Amino acid sequence: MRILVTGGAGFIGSHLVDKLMEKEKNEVIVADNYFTGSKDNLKKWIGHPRFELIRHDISRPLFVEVDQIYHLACPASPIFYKYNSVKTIKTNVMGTLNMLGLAKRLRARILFTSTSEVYGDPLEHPQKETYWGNVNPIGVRSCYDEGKRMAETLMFDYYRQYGIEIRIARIFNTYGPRMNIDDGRVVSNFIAQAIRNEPLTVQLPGTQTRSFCYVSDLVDGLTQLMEGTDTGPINLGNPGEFTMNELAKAVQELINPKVQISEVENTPDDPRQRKPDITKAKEVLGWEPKVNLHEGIPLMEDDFRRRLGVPRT
Ligand SMILES: NC(=O)c1ccc[n+]([C@@H]2O[C@H](COP(=O)([O-])OP(=O)(O)OC[C@H]3O[C@@H](n4cnc5c(N)ncnc54)[C@H](O)[C@@H]3O)[C@@H](O)[C@H]2O)c1
Ligand SMILES: O=c1ccn([C@@H]2O[C@H](COP(=O)(O)OP(=O)(O)O[C@H]3OC[C@@H](O)[C@H](O)[C@H]3O)[C@@H](O)[C@H]2O)c(=O)[nH]1
Repeated sequence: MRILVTGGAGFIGSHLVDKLMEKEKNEVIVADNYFTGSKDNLKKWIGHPRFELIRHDISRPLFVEVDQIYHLACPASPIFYKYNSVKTIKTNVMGTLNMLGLAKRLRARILFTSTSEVYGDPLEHPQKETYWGNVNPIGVRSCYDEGKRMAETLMFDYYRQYGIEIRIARIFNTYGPRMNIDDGRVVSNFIAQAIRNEPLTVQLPGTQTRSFCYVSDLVDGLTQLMEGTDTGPINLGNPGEFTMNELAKAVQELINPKVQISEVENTPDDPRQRKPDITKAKEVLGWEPKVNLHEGIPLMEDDFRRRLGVPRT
């Protein structure tokens, strides 16, 4: 099986590559433009005979011969996806069209990593796959959430019109080793701040919630979805729901009891609540997460301490 992973130099992509490379019969090709990813995340595979790394921007066509495509390429942190919003749209729309074109030519199965952000600021809680969402189409997050919604539409149109084998995962907030230290997402921010003994920046009101999934659980869900028979969309996430105040307290308790917590301004359109209903993933894939937040944070702390050069005292 030859497998293409777009965005494979990023956080989730590199963990997925590790899992795919474990199988002796797999060959893996990564296409990435290194916008938020890094070769460092893949250094153990560079030079391996079953592995190939291509610098490529997926908003342009790609010609390779593969059996399966995991299509992850897209900046995921709000800071980075807003930084060049037009580019984010091109990555989601033109990039997904290019990958679907490739899948069509090769009759390859393609899995797209969509997001819980397609539910916007949800009025239904927890969110089921049948919920159509509450999204601002002209807001500063739209390049990402509307971009992902359009990409889902493209996936289903290629499925209906050309019979392409599609899989769609709606991923909820995922965390773990290899997140960029200055990625801007909340778990990586709080862990880096706690290690550096800088105040944890809780964005107001602090009562907004998220549900955090450890990366190894998520990657298991992605491969199970790819190998299963259901097109999705399927929610992949951990239903354990926390306010940002609770998350800050957990990081304080687990990493640095002396660290301060400060309240800072939020950004527009921040969803107020988010929690996956994973009934479908349980029924269809037999998947559910195993690692809870209190187990996952210390695993991520080890990696951050190593990269920041601050050992435990
Ligand atoms: N981590 C999460 O919580 C989360 C939640 C929902 C969905 N997702 C989705 O999962 C995927 C991976 O997320 P992540 O957290 O690993 O993010 P990440 O930013 O670490 O990885 C994204 C990768 O895509 C690459 N990339 C971006 N634009 C590209 C382009 N035009 N051409 C080629 N490569 C490009 C980046 O360089 C990076 O390596 C994304 O599609 C994201 O939207 C992630
Ligand atoms: O330092 C911070 C950063 C963020 N936050 C808050 O933490 C919450 C989560 O913010 P993040 O930036 O980590 O992520 P978001 O949930 O907003 O978006 C994420 O959703 C799912 C994926 O598609 C993406 O990984 C990302 O877009 C927000 O309410 C935000 O206001 C803080 O309180 N402090």
